Amino acid sequence: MSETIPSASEASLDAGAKASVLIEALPYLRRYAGRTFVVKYGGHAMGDTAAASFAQDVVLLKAVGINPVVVHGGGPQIGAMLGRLGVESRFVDGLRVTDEATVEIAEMVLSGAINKQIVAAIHAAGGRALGISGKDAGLVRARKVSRETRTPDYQSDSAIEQIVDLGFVGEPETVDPNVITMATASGLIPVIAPIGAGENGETFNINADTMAGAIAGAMGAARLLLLTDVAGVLDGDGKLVTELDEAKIEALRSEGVITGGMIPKLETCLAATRDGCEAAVILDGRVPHAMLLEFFTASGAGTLVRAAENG
Ligand SMILES: Nc1ncnc2c1ncn2[C@@H]1O[C@H](COP(=O)(O)OP(=O)(O)O)[C@@H](O)[C@H]1O
Ligand SMILES: CC(=O)N[C@@H](CCC(=O)OP(=O)(O)O)C(=O)O
Repeated sequence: MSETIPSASEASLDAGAKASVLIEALPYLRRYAGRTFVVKYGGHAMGDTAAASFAQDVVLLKAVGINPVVVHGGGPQIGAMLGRLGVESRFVDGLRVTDEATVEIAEMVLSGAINKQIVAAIHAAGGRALGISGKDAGLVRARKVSRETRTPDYQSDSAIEQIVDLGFVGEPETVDPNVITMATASGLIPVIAPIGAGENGETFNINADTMAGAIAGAMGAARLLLLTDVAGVLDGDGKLVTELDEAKIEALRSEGVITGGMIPKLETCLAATRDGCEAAVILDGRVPHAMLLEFFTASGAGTLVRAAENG
């Protein structure tokens, strides 16, 4: 039994290592105290253990004086429910084509199930969360989105452009962050489902990255964090790209290296940094305590995106 008890020198090394981790965190704690971090928690990064570690990180950020604002996704979970109900679904450039039945199910899954699971996980980690959607207190007014697609026309060697009607897919038109600042000032952690109301009260399904970016931009957040299921943006050889700006993103996109859900993710990062968010980071939400490693260590993690003019 005695072998399992660490010797005095091992114990002090362990304590020393812990102390140096905290000391390494000190400049970041000072830099970010009182600032807003918008954290987008993607559906692919949600598992039971991941949810518990995510919630602990969020509660820790709040405890050290940072204001975390959680915006969550739930794409795979919406897909599973649509499958159970026999409703077919398809994506155009990472956006789900959303008819009337789909928007009803999306709201049910996002605002009803996932939002409350995250609130419960934060409570279990010792925090207090307020679960809302973009509809609440006029947080996000949405407008309809449409997309142009280009299909190669092999006969004329050019491309055919088509406007695709995505149905009830929206994008934030206005953001009124009042409800967020009120919640934050009362010690609550806002947890936001990516659903918004149109000007006539219709419900819009909003890509969660886009929603998080609009909120981060409107609030002038110190960071927008997009937690997903890859290490960050990967180049053509599958290697992690640690920093990106608009020109580099355009180059990777035209090479066909950035596809699917990564397209709205990077568009969001750029839009948020143009609107006033200092920087955005795409990182692997499956790694335990990914957020803490990103914020409180010198090495960081994932891909950092800044608008070119910010350097
Ligand atoms: N260049 C790229 N680097 C990394 N991931 C990419 C890239 N291009 C496309 N992707 C895809 O984007 C996915 C992340 O977007 P998405 O599935 O929408 O995640 P989430 O549900 O977390 O928002 C990755 O799992 C990957 O399949
Ligand atoms: C318009 C649109 O595509 N909305 C998304 C909303 C959820 C989401 O974005 O979830 P993830 O972040 O987990 O992908 C959807 O219906 O899947």
